[in-house]
Amino acid sequence: MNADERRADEGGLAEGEEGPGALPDAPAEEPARGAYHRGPVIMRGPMVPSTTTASHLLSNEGGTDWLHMDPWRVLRIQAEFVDGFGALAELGPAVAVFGSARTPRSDPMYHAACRVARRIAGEGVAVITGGGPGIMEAANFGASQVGGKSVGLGIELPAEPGVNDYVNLGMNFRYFFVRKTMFVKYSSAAIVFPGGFGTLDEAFELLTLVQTHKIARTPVVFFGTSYWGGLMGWLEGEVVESGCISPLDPELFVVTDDEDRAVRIALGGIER
Ligand SMILES: C/C(=C\CNc1ncnc2c1ncn2[C@@H]1O[C@H](COP(=O)(O)O)[C@@H](O)[C@H]1O)CO
Repeated sequence: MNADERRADEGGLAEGEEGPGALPDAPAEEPARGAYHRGPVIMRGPMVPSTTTASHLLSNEGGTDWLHMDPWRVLRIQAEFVDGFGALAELGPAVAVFGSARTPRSDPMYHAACRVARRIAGEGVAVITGGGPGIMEAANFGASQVGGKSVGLGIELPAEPGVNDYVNLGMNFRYFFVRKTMFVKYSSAAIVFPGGFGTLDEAFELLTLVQTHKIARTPVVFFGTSYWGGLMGWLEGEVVESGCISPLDPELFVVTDDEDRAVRIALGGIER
């Protein structure tokens, strides 16, 4: 092995070959300044973008289609949950009162809802309604009369003015399902006065969640035997007989005309 071969064998360079020793010890030019970082990514020279994500955010140009796209909606939904939890987290024990938005002030059910809510609020328990007119207004009125917590979880609807005047803690929701989560999460019981689709939806949401063990057993009182009798008869007859539900668990809900009983059952599970 000659000297050249020995140097190459030892990792050295053969004659004529350029090695590290031939490289400059410092770059010929100043390094490109102003590396741009986007998260963990570093960009330099030609890779530096001419705009930043913040400039997109701050620009008022371009279309507004993104406002109506699902990713944006998801953020809005998230914000609504955050606001709802923030508004209600420290409310304390509460009973939901559901019922028709159309019940006039002259209706005996309006008066019953008012009295029931007054008694619940008088016990230091908040009354939560949908914040609208009819039975909701009656319950908020009753709760506010005794200086109690009168909560209205309103829903943005065309031509609806927002929560009624007797709400002292209110929030207007854009999404029914977010609002329904708040009813379920923050109510220890529900009293359901006569109502239509909205009332049925709220009552059956609660019953479905109890039946599927998604929430603890929650007292549900249907107020008004004559109004609810037909529905209960159908459930116990056609629906049970067809096997779509098991025979009604008598503990799932109570149907009554007795205000004392409704209040007692609603407050029954609340530790005060
Ligand atoms: C239709 C009318 C008013 C609608 N305004 C409402 N405001 C707040 N909450 C409402 C409203 N309408 C329905 N709800 C919710 O559903 C339940 C009542 O619905 P129903 O179909 O009338 O039974 C109620 O508990 C609310 O949570 C007329 O002015």
